[in-house]
Amino acid sequence: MAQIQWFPGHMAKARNQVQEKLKLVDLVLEIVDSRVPEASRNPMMNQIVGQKPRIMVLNKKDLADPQKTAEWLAYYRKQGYEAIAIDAQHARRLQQIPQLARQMMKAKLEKQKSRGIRNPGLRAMCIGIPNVGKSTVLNRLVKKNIAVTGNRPGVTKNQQWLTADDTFQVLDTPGILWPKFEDESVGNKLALTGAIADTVYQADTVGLFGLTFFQQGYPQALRKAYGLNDDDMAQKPADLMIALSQKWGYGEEYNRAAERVIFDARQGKFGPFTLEVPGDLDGHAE
Ligand SMILES: Nc1nc2c(ncn2[C@@H]2O[C@H](COP(=O)(O)OP(=O)(O)OP(=O)(O)O)[C@@H](O)[C@H]2O)c(=O)[nH]1
Repeated sequence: MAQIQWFPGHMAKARNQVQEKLKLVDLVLEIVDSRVPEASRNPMMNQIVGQKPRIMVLNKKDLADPQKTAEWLAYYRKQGYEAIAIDAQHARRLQQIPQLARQMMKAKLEKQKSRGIRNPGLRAMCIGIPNVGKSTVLNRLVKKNIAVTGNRPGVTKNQQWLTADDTFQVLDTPGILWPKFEDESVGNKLALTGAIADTVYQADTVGLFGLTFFQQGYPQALRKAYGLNDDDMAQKPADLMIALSQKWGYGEEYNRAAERVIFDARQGKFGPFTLEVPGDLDGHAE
């Protein structure tokens, strides 16, 4: 996981790098984590990408609640994006992405054809915050690591392209942008899913956030994972954390119990989960 500390200078540099590369591509694959699709988006994505066609790629769908993933896909489509949910880790080839891109960019491809271009093609780049799976998507998208040097006029020399198929290429390096830090709940969500470095959050806060979330949102999963009874489940989250700490032999080192909850959530001990739904965004439009 990238351990980037995002100071304003780094953000400006990241933005410039992405915008430079955007000039080379026809479309953007915006990679997000299906468990936290909004919290794992860069806050300035719309300004940075502008009008460039975009596919929302909800990655890590194997870790997310399928019903909520379906809600998110519907939400993004309603916003006018193409959207797809994938599990890049376990899928060998992600052919749906080039197929979707071709459907979406049909007019452009036809225009190329009518201009006499024999092999009309599309070029894309992956963009996202650290740890959403950009590199995994890239690697699963392409056949082998065949790097092709950019040979379009005006294209940066030595720009490497990876070939997904005859008509679809991806830039070999993903664009990395910073996550949202605007409110505590976003920070907690990103920390719980592992998108931000362990050094920049308080485990006790994030662990309690997680325990509260699972107690309310996925009570059966929590009950089963930790062998809890009705009385345990009726406790306030902070009291439950204390009880768990004692049960696990950590005594008053509640911190360790909190760390264990975070670890278990990331490992999938509570099953697939999604920390936010489109309804949470009401009144928070970009
Ligand atoms: N379960 C699951 N894990 C995934 C999936 N895609 C990626 N991962 C895992 O998520 C972690 C981050 O993946 P990367 O591809 O390195 O993410 P990245 O966005 O390139 O990360 P940075 O290099 O930090 O910017 C790795 O441990 C991957 O194995 C997925 O679809 N499902």
